Amino acid sequence: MILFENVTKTYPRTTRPALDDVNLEIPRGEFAFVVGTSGSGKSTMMQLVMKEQDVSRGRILVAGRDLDRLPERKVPALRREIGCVFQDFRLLPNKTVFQNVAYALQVLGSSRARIRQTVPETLELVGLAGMEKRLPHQLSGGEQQRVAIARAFVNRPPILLADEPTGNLDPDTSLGIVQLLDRINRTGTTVVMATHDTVTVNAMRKRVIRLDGGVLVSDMEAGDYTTGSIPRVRLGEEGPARPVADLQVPDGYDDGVPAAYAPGGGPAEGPGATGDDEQGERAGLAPIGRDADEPRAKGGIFRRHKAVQTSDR
Ligand SMILES: Nc1ncnc2c1ncn2[C@@H]1O[C@H](COP(=O)(O)OP(=O)(O)OP(=O)(O)O)[C@@H](O)[C@H]1O
Repeated sequence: MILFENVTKTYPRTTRPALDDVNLEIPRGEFAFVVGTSGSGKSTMMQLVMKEQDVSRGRILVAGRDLDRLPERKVPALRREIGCVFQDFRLLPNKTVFQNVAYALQVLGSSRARIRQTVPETLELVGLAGMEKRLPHQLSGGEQQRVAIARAFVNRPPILLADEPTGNLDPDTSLGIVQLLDRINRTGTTVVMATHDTVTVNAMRKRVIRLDGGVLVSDMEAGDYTTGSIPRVRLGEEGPARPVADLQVPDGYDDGVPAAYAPGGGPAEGPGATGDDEQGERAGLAPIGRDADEPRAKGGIFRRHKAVQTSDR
Protein backbone atom coordinates (compact mmCIF):
# COMPACT_ATOMS: atom_id res chain seq x y z
CA MET A 1 0.00 0.00 0.00
CA ILE A 2 1.13 3.53 -0.78
CA LEU A 3 -0.24 6.36 1.32
CA PHE A 4 0.39 10.09 0.91
CA GLU A 5 -0.86 12.29 3.75
CA ASN A 6 -0.76 16.03 3.11
CA VAL A 7 2.45 15.63 1.14
CA THR A 8 4.18 18.77 -0.03
CA LYS A 9 7.52 18.72 -1.81
CA THR A 10 9.37 21.94 -2.51
CA TYR A 11 12.78 21.57 -4.12
CA PRO A 12 15.66 23.66 -2.82
CA ARG A 13 15.90 27.12 -4.36
CA THR A 14 12.36 26.98 -5.73
CA THR A 15 9.29 28.72 -4.41
CA ARG A 16 6.43 26.78 -5.97
CA PRO A 17 5.97 23.26 -4.60
CA ALA A 18 6.39 20.39 -7.06
CA LEU A 19 3.71 18.58 -5.04
CA ASP A 20 1.24 20.56 -2.98
CA ASP A 21 -0.65 18.97 -0.08
CA VAL A 22 -1.33 15.68 -1.85
CA ASN A 23 -3.49 13.04 -0.16
CA LEU A 24 -3.63 9.67 -1.81
CA GLU A 25 -4.05 6.00 -1.06
CA ILE A 26 -3.11 3.25 -3.48
CA PRO A 27 -4.12 -0.11 -2.03
CA ARG A 28 -2.06 -3.23 -2.52
CA GLY A 29 -2.65 -4.85 -5.88
CA GLU A 30 -4.01 -1.76 -7.60
CA PHE A 31 -3.13 -0.42 -11.04
CA ALA A 32 -3.10 3.37 -11.10
CA PHE A 33 -2.12 5.89 -13.74
CA VAL A 34 -0.69 9.22 -12.59
CA VAL A 35 -1.34 11.74 -15.34
CA GLY A 36 -0.68 15.42 -15.89
CA THR A 37 1.20 17.73 -18.18
CA SER A 38 4.95 18.17 -18.06
CA GLY A 39 6.04 19.61 -14.72
CA SER A 40 2.84 18.62 -12.91
CA GLY A 41 4.76 16.53 -10.37
CA LYS A 42 4.47 12.94 -11.61
CA SER A 43 8.16 12.07 -11.40
CA THR A 44 8.43 13.80 -8.06
CA MET A 45 5.70 11.52 -6.75
CA MET A 46 7.59 8.45 -7.98
CA GLN A 47 10.87 9.65 -6.50
CA LEU A 48 9.24 10.25 -3.14
CA VAL A 49 7.89 6.68 -3.11
CA MET A 50 11.41 5.41 -3.81
CA LYS A 51 12.80 7.75 -1.18
CA GLU A 52 15.05 9.32 -3.76
CA GLN A 53 13.59 12.59 -2.48
CA ASP A 54 12.26 13.50 0.94
CA VAL A 55 9.00 15.28 1.63
CA SER A 56 9.03 18.90 2.76
CA ARG A 57 5.81 18.37 4.69
CA GLY A 58 3.43 15.48 5.28
CA ARG A 59 3.91 11.74 5.49
CA ILE A 60 4.37 8.84 3.08
CA LEU A 61 3.84 5.19 3.95
CA VAL A 62 5.07 2.52 1.53
CA ALA A 63 4.48 -1.17 2.29
CA GLY A 64 4.03 -0.35 5.96
CA ARG A 65 7.10 1.86 6.24
CA ASP A 66 6.93 5.48 7.27
CA LEU A 67 9.51 6.91 4.86
CA ASP A 68 10.30 9.91 7.03
CA ARG A 69 11.36 7.62 9.85
CA LEU A 70 13.14 5.10 7.69
CA PRO A 71 16.85 5.04 8.54
CA GLU A 72 19.25 5.34 5.63
CA ARG A 73 20.48 1.78 6.16
CA LYS A 74 16.95 0.46 5.51
CA VAL A 75 16.45 2.31 2.22
CA PRO A 76 17.97 -0.53 0.13
CA ALA A 77 15.41 -2.95 1.61
CA LEU A 78 12.62 -0.55 0.64
CA ARG A 79 13.97 -0.30 -2.91
CA ARG A 80 14.16 -4.07 -3.23
CA GLU A 81 10.38 -4.07 -2.88
CA ILE A 82 9.93 -1.55 -5.68
CA GLY A 83 10.70 -2.31 -9.30
CA CYS A 84 11.29 0.72 -11.51
CA VAL A 85 10.86 1.26 -15.23
CA PHE A 86 11.83 4.48 -17.01
CA GLN A 87 11.20 6.15 -20.33
CA ASP A 88 14.79 5.63 -21.50
CA PHE A 89 14.96 1.88 -20.62
CA ARG A 90 18.37 2.24 -18.89
CA LEU A 91 19.74 -1.10 -20.05
CA LEU A 92 23.40 -1.98 -19.82
CA PRO A 93 24.46 -1.66 -23.49
CA ASN A 94 27.25 -4.24 -23.41
CA LYS A 95 25.26 -6.92 -21.66
CA THR A 96 22.87 -9.34 -23.30
CA VAL A 97 19.16 -9.47 -22.58
CA PHE A 98 19.75 -12.37 -20.18
CA GLN A 99 22.61 -10.60 -18.43
CA ASN A 100 20.64 -7.37 -18.06
CA VAL A 101 17.86 -9.20 -16.27
CA ALA A 102 20.18 -11.50 -14.33
CA TYR A 103 22.11 -8.50 -13.06
CA ALA A 104 19.12 -7.39 -10.96
CA LEU A 105 19.23 -10.73 -9.15
CA GLN A 106 23.01 -10.82 -8.87
CA VAL A 107 23.11 -7.55 -6.95
CA LEU A 108 20.61 -9.08 -4.52
CA GLY A 109 22.95 -12.02 -3.99
CA SER A 110 20.71 -14.61 -5.65
CA SER A 111 22.19 -18.03 -6.34
CA ARG A 112 23.18 -19.08 -9.83
CA ALA A 113 20.50 -21.78 -9.71
CA ARG A 114 17.81 -19.21 -8.93
CA ILE A 115 19.06 -16.92 -11.69
CA ARG A 116 19.08 -19.79 -14.20
CA GLN A 117 15.49 -20.58 -13.34
CA THR A 118 13.96 -17.14 -12.81
CA VAL A 119 15.45 -15.15 -15.69
CA PRO A 120 14.07 -17.40 -18.47
CA GLU A 121 10.69 -17.51 -16.72
CA THR A 122 10.57 -13.75 -16.61
CA LEU A 123 11.72 -13.32 -20.20
CA GLU A 124 8.98 -15.73 -21.23
CA LEU A 125 6.49 -13.70 -19.25
CA VAL A 126 7.40 -10.47 -21.04
CA GLY A 127 7.36 -12.11 -24.47
CA LEU A 128 11.11 -12.24 -25.08
CA ALA A 129 11.80 -15.95 -25.01
CA GLY A 130 14.47 -16.72 -27.59
CA MET A 131 16.06 -13.27 -27.40
CA GLU A 132 18.30 -13.98 -24.40
CA LYS A 133 21.56 -13.54 -26.30
CA ARG A 134 20.77 -10.29 -28.05
CA LEU A 135 22.34 -7.01 -27.08
CA PRO A 136 20.07 -4.00 -26.43
CA HIS A 137 20.98 -2.35 -29.75
CA GLN A 138 19.69 -5.43 -31.54
CA LEU A 139 16.20 -4.89 -30.14
CA SER A 140 13.33 -2.57 -31.00
CA GLY A 141 12.34 0.12 -28.51
CA GLY A 142 9.36 -1.93 -27.36
CA GLU A 143 11.56 -5.00 -26.87
CA GLN A 144 14.09 -2.96 -24.91
CA GLN A 145 11.32 -1.74 -22.64
CA ARG A 146 10.21 -5.35 -22.15
CA VAL A 147 13.75 -6.19 -21.01
CA ALA A 148 13.60 -3.27 -18.59
CA ILE A 149 10.26 -4.52 -17.26
CA ALA A 150 11.68 -8.04 -16.89
CA ARG A 151 14.61 -6.61 -14.95
CA ALA A 152 12.27 -4.61 -12.70
CA PHE A 153 10.02 -7.60 -12.08
CA VAL A 154 12.49 -10.47 -11.92
CA ASN A 155 12.59 -10.51 -8.12
CA ARG A 156 8.78 -10.22 -7.98
CA PRO A 157 8.56 -6.90 -6.12
CA PRO A 158 5.22 -6.03 -4.53
CA ILE A 159 5.30 -2.60 -6.18
CA LEU A 160 6.26 -1.58 -9.70
CA LEU A 161 6.67 2.09 -10.62
CA ALA A 162 6.80 3.05 -14.27
CA ASP A 163 7.74 6.64 -15.08
CA GLU A 164 6.68 7.44 -18.65
CA PRO A 165 7.51 3.90 -19.84
CA THR A 166 5.89 4.53 -23.23
CA GLY A 167 7.35 7.99 -23.80
CA ASN A 168 9.73 6.76 -26.53
CA LEU A 169 7.38 4.29 -28.18
CA ASP A 170 4.79 4.40 -30.94
CA PRO A 171 1.10 4.01 -29.98
CA ASP A 172 0.70 0.30 -30.78
CA THR A 173 3.90 -0.62 -28.98
CA SER A 174 2.86 1.57 -26.05
CA LEU A 175 -0.38 -0.28 -25.69
CA GLY A 176 1.45 -3.60 -25.63
CA ILE A 177 3.74 -2.31 -22.88
CA VAL A 178 0.83 -1.15 -20.76
CA GLN A 179 -0.94 -4.45 -21.29
CA LEU A 180 2.21 -6.17 -20.07
CA LEU A 181 2.14 -4.00 -16.95
CA ASP A 182 -1.53 -4.91 -16.57
CA ARG A 183 -0.62 -8.59 -16.73
CA ILE A 184 2.06 -8.08 -14.12
CA ASN A 185 -0.49 -6.25 -11.98
CA ARG A 186 -2.77 -9.25 -12.15
CA THR A 187 -0.07 -11.38 -10.51
CA GLY A 188 -0.62 -9.19 -7.42
CA THR A 189 2.00 -6.49 -7.94
CA THR A 190 0.82 -2.93 -7.37
CA VAL A 191 1.54 -0.90 -10.52
CA VAL A 192 1.76 2.89 -10.63
CA MET A 193 2.45 4.39 -14.04
CA ALA A 194 3.14 8.07 -14.67
CA THR A 195 2.24 9.13 -18.18
CA HIS A 196 0.78 11.76 -20.43
CA ASP A 197 -0.17 9.21 -23.02
CA THR A 198 -3.92 9.87 -23.28
CA VAL A 199 -4.62 7.10 -25.78
CA THR A 200 -3.14 4.38 -23.61
CA VAL A 201 -4.79 5.65 -20.44
CA ASN A 202 -8.17 5.83 -22.12
CA ALA A 203 -7.83 2.31 -23.54
CA MET A 204 -7.20 0.72 -20.16
CA ARG A 205 -10.00 2.12 -17.96
CA LYS A 206 -7.94 1.99 -14.80
CA ARG A 207 -7.72 4.35 -11.88
CA VAL A 208 -6.51 7.75 -13.08
CA ILE A 209 -4.92 10.18 -10.63
CA ARG A 210 -4.42 13.58 -12.14
CA LEU A 211 -1.92 16.23 -11.10
CA ASP A 212 -1.95 19.84 -12.19
CA GLY A 213 0.82 22.13 -11.01
CA GLY A 214 1.58 19.75 -8.12
CA VAL A 215 -2.04 19.63 -6.98
CA LEU A 216 -4.05 16.40 -7.13
CA VAL A 217 -7.06 17.62 -9.06
CA SER A 218 -8.96 14.40 -9.70
CA ASP A 219 -8.90 10.73 -8.88
CA MET A 220 -11.10 8.52 -11.02
CA GLU A 221 -11.81 4.85 -10.83
CA ALA A 222 -11.88 3.31 -14.30
CA GLY A 223 -11.20 6.82 -15.52
CA ASP A 224 -9.93 8.49 -18.60
CA TYR A 225 -7.50 11.28 -19.25
CA THR A 226 -9.24 14.42 -20.31
CA THR A 227 -6.95 17.13 -21.52
CA GLY A 228 -9.17 20.00 -20.33
CA SER A 229 -8.48 21.54 -16.95
CA ILE A 230 -11.66 20.20 -15.35
CA PRO A 231 -12.30 16.47 -15.07
CA ARG A 232 -15.29 15.35 -17.08
CA VAL A 233 -16.89 13.55 -14.17
CA ARG A 234 -17.45 15.48 -10.98
CA LEU A 235 -17.85 14.49 -7.38
CA GLY A 236 -20.72 12.11 -6.75
CA GLU A 237 -21.73 11.88 -10.40
CA GLU A 238 -21.79 8.70 -12.33
CA GLY A 239 -21.06 8.83 -15.99
CA PRO A 240 -22.87 6.82 -18.59
CA ALA A 241 -22.45 3.10 -18.33
CA ARG A 242 -20.03 1.87 -20.91
CA PRO A 243 -19.50 -1.75 -21.87
CA VAL A 244 -15.98 -2.78 -21.06
CA ALA A 245 -15.90 -4.88 -24.20
CA ASP A 246 -16.06 -1.69 -26.26
CA LEU A 247 -12.82 -0.52 -24.75
CA GLN A 248 -10.98 -3.72 -24.88
CA VAL A 249 -7.93 -4.43 -26.91
CA PRO A 250 -6.83 -8.04 -27.02
CA ASP A 251 -3.73 -8.79 -25.07
CA GLY A 252 -0.80 -9.88 -27.12
CA TYR A 253 2.76 -9.39 -27.97
CA ASP A 254 2.33 -6.51 -30.30
CA ASP A 255 5.58 -5.03 -31.45
CA GLY A 256 5.30 -4.82 -35.19
CA VAL A 257 2.32 -7.16 -35.21
CA PRO A 258 -0.72 -4.98 -35.74
CA ALA A 259 -2.81 -8.10 -36.31
CA ALA A 260 -2.56 -8.70 -32.58
CA TYR A 261 -5.14 -5.98 -32.28
CA ALA A 262 -7.58 -7.37 -34.79
CA PRO A 263 -11.19 -7.26 -33.63
CA GLY A 264 -12.04 -10.43 -31.83
CA GLY A 265 -8.54 -10.80 -30.45
CA GLY A 266 -6.91 -13.34 -32.68
CA PRO A 267 -3.81 -14.99 -31.35
CA ALA A 268 -0.75 -12.79 -31.25
CA GLU A 269 2.29 -13.71 -33.22
CA GLY A 270 5.88 -13.32 -32.26
CA PRO A 271 8.00 -14.39 -29.32
CA GLY A 272 5.92 -15.40 -26.38
CA ALA A 273 2.94 -16.21 -28.54
CA THR A 274 4.21 -19.61 -29.49
CA GLY A 275 6.36 -22.23 -27.92
CA ASP A 276 6.53 -23.89 -24.59
CA ASP A 277 5.03 -21.91 -21.76
CA GLU A 278 5.78 -24.51 -19.13
CA GLN A 279 8.21 -22.28 -17.31
CA GLY A 280 5.76 -19.43 -17.01
CA GLU A 281 3.13 -21.80 -15.71
CA ARG A 282 5.54 -23.23 -13.17
CA ALA A 283 5.99 -19.73 -11.87
CA GLY A 284 2.23 -19.28 -11.74
CA LEU A 285 2.42 -16.63 -14.41
CA ALA A 286 0.78 -16.77 -17.77
CA PRO A 287 3.14 -15.89 -20.60
CA ILE A 288 2.32 -12.74 -22.49
CA GLY A 289 0.77 -13.31 -25.85
CA ARG A 290 -1.74 -15.83 -24.64
CA ASP A 291 -5.23 -15.33 -23.34
CA ALA A 292 -4.47 -17.75 -20.55
CA ASP A 293 -6.33 -15.52 -18.18
CA GLU A 294 -9.32 -13.45 -19.05
CA PRO A 295 -8.27 -9.89 -18.34
CA ARG A 296 -11.65 -8.25 -18.49
CA ALA A 297 -15.14 -9.44 -19.03
CA LYS A 298 -16.00 -10.01 -22.66
CA GLY A 299 -19.37 -8.32 -22.42
CA GLY A 300 -22.42 -8.07 -20.29
CA ILE A 301 -20.50 -6.43 -17.49
CA PHE A 302 -20.50 -2.69 -17.21
CA ARG A 303 -18.28 -0.38 -15.27
CA ARG A 304 -19.24 3.08 -14.27
CA HIS A 305 -17.09 6.11 -13.81
CA LYS A 306 -16.66 7.14 -10.26
CA ALA A 307 -14.79 10.30 -9.63
CA VAL A 308 -13.58 12.30 -6.73
CA GLN A 309 -13.11 15.98 -7.39
CA THR A 310 -10.44 16.97 -4.93
CA SER A 311 -9.85 20.49 -6.09
CA ASP A 312 -11.41 23.19 -8.17
CA ARG A 313 -8.33 23.45 -10.29
N1 LIG B 1 15.62 18.36 -8.77
C1 LIG B 1 14.80 19.40 -8.94
N2 LIG B 1 15.14 20.62 -8.51
C2 LIG B 1 14.31 21.68 -8.66
N3 LIG B 1 13.10 21.59 -9.23
C3 LIG B 1 12.69 20.40 -9.68
C4 LIG B 1 13.53 19.23 -9.57
N4 LIG B 1 12.87 18.19 -10.11
C5 LIG B 1 11.69 18.66 -10.54
N5 LIG B 1 11.58 19.97 -10.29
C6 LIG B 1 10.43 20.83 -10.59
O1 LIG B 1 9.30 20.27 -9.96
C7 LIG B 1 8.16 20.38 -10.79
C8 LIG B 1 7.59 18.97 -11.04
O2 LIG B 1 8.53 18.24 -11.81
P1 LIG B 1 8.33 16.70 -12.17
O3 LIG B 1 9.57 16.25 -12.87
O4 LIG B 1 7.92 15.96 -10.96
O5 LIG B 1 7.10 16.78 -13.18
P2 LIG B 1 6.57 15.70 -14.21
O6 LIG B 1 5.09 15.79 -14.18
O7 LIG B 1 7.18 14.38 -13.95
O8 LIG B 1 7.10 16.27 -15.59
P3 LIG B 1 7.53 15.47 -16.94
O9 LIG B 1 6.27 14.86 -17.47
O10 LIG B 1 8.09 16.53 -17.82
O11 LIG B 1 8.55 14.44 -16.53
C9 LIG B 1 8.60 21.08 -12.05
O12 LIG B 1 8.30 22.44 -11.92
C10 LIG B 1 10.10 20.87 -12.06
O13 LIG B 1 10.76 21.96 -12.70
